[in-house]
Amino acid sequence: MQLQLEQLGKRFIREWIFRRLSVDLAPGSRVAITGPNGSGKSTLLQVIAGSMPATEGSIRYGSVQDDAVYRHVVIAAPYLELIEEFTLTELVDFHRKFKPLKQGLSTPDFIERLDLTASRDKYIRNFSSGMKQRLKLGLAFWSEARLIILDEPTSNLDARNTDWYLREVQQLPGDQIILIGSNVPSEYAFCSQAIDIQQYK
Ligand SMILES: Nc1ncnc2c1ncn2[C@@H]1O[C@H](COP(=O)(O)OP(=O)(O)OP(=O)(O)O)[C@@H](O)[C@H]1O
Repeated sequence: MQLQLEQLGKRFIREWIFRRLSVDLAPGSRVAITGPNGSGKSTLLQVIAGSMPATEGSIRYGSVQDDAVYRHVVIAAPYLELIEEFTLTELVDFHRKFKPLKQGLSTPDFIERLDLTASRDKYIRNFSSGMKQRLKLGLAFWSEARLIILDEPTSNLDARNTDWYLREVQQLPGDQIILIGSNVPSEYAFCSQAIDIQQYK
């Protein structure tokens, strides 16, 4: 999928968070979205994910129609809540109704890959913050999607899980676009492109 942002802008009340952002990303692009705290990285990622409207400009997702974007885009971010009332198995089953997993992975196989089999019947509300983050990243890595958006991917992860993230993210198929919102250089060191949000004020 080709991702084209054209003259994209987002304003909250009277404050422009970014403006005149135009970029054309080919399939396989690995792009870091950088900038200090409060500069607008998460806002841009949510606009691209379709969960927040742009104020001006347009986004094209290749040949994907606007009403089908949600099936081709997956986002993992600390501020997006998992459904706490579900067990892990129920949550993965629910997720698969909207976004199939890669290679037809079954729910138990997905949970096994995440090394969470012992917690398959545990309620999400009882997961630790690191377990929740690992689950969000797993859903992003192993869902059928053409665009993967990861905001602050290693938040709440310990050293072992950070290594796991770095291994998995670099093994993602070459035709997926990956966008990483971060101000931790090690999270996006493998990216070949960067968008510095401060250039678009
Ligand atoms: N719903 C909203 N209404 C008003 N202002 C908002 C809203 N959401 C975000 N903002 C403002 O937009 C600006 C950018 O916030 P954003 O969360 O996108 O920054 P960020 O670069 O991701 O920051 P951080 O690195 O701290 O996560 C901030 O000034 C924030 O207060």
